[in-house]
Amino acid sequence: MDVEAAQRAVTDLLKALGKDPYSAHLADTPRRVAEAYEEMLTPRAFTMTTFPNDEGYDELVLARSIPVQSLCEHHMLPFHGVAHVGYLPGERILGLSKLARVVEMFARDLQVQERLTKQVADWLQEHLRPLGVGVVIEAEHMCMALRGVRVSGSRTVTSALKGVLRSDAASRQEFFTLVHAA
Ligand SMILES: Nc1nc2c(ncn2[C@@H]2O[C@H](COP(=O)(O)OP(=O)(O)OP(=O)(O)O)[C@@H](O)[C@H]2O)c(=O)[nH]1
Ligand SMILES: [Zn+2]
Repeated sequence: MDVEAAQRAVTDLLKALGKDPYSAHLADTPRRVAEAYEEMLTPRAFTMTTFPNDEGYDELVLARSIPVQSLCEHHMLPFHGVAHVGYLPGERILGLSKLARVVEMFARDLQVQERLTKQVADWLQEHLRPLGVGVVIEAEHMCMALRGVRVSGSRTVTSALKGVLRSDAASRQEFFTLVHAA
């Protein structure tokens, strides 16, 4: 990422918007905006720690209400909400914090909610090889709230299911029941 080029572009954007980027109040704004985008678009590296499932745990593991912050790729405005990420273990179980880290890894990008949801599910299926994966994301999009249609408070819900959670009706039902449990 070229932060200096982004900074120059923000200066040009401010000018194009009829603002004076050299005024005392806006002098540091191009740098701040460029750094903010760099931060919001840079995922943190992490190690995917797994453990052998020696006890043969064979029920769902679900991390509910993981905060999600991302940027929509159409307007570069935030969308934010929560992700519920679960899996049915196979031979290995995953360090719990890693479910949130996987969400962050894909959220720190220009995104659409559908792709983000699917990327989290696909990544877990590929790297953990569990019997099934379920991901639900509920998010409010600022591009719908602050501009355009100006609908605030509406949350978009997306889901992605893999393996048994997709193919077996009872497992699928159990996943959604756990997601919605109070
Ligand atoms: N499917 C999907 N659409 C999104 C997401 N985030 C934003 N959008 C939509 O992307 C669409 C872009 O549509 P356009 O008609 O090109 O853009 P626009 O004129 O700014 O649209 P309005 O928001 O209706 O004013 C809008 O309907 C947005 O609500 C997302 O995560 N998934
Ligand atoms: Zn948008």
